[in-house]
Amino acid sequence: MLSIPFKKVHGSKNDFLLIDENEVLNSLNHSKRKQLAQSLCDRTNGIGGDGILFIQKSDHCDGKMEIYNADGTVASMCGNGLRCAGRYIMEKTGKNRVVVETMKVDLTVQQYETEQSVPFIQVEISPVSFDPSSLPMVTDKKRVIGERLPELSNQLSFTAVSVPNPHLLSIVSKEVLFSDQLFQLASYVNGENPYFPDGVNVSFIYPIKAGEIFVRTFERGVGFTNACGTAMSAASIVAILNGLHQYEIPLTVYNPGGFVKTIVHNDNGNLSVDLIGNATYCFEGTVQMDFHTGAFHWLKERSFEEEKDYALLEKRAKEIVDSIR
Ligand SMILES: N[C@@H](CCC[C@H](N)C(=O)O)C(=O)O
Repeated sequence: MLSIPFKKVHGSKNDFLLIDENEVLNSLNHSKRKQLAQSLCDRTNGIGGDGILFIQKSDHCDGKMEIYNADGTVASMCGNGLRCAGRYIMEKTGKNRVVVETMKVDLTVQQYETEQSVPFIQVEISPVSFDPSSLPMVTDKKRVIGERLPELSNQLSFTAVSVPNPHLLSIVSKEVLFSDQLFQLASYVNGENPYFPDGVNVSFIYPIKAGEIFVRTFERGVGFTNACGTAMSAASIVAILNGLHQYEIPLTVYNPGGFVKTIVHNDNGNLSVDLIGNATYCFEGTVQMDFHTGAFHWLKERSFEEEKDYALLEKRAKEIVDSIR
């Protein structure tokens, strides 16, 4: 049995287990991390979560984050997760700004001063690429920006972008937003299909009014989530490309779990996004895991008092969402 301390955390209710591998006696490898993700993220028999954020030492940054989806697949980035991992690394190092190594890029995370009653964290989302091979997406088009893809839908136009994890997004009407089209489409492109060999995160964007959009996401390796930070970053870019918003101006992005603020920068064609939102600690505990038999049990040891404050913020977001239903 291996004893593994963990924290349950969330960003916009996109919830994760955070495991600091420096606190685990025996080292973990890919197959153990995968087993942990599949067992512990199970909402019926495990602790429940959209994924696990593994915190590791970095040889050139303040810390390293590796994200495993609930199904045990590894993703190159996680925006909501990076806010939680970054908060943890800032607290551990005593800094209010850190650089975190992720699979493809080192990203800056910093505290964000806000009047909100919960800790807000700002993370950098980059690099942004429209090159289909960066997702990867199999197509003969050079870029897919607001393109009709009849092989996927007769009605919708799509943008495909990596940030650097892969996203397929469409601006939709209220009727389409809450229809079952997102599920149908996302299930198809995340199953055996000729277009997205590694699957893709799929989001529908609904423009609420100037400066505000709503995003609903079906995540690769997870399914419907309350929010996806990289999807909301990608959606902010799509909003700008469609004339709904502008570079350098904060945008409020609502999601089923809350909201974030984004600011899209355009440095001579190189896009990046500041993603700003909560990083909430729910509770912490310990898992006893037997990797040979797969048996595990876990214990909640301490609840943080942060959920109460977050509930107020979530209520405000829910009212907005209800008003567009
Ligand atoms: N929830 C995340 C994204 C997690 C990874 C994603 N499912 C993928 O496979 O790319 C976020 O907040 O960005």
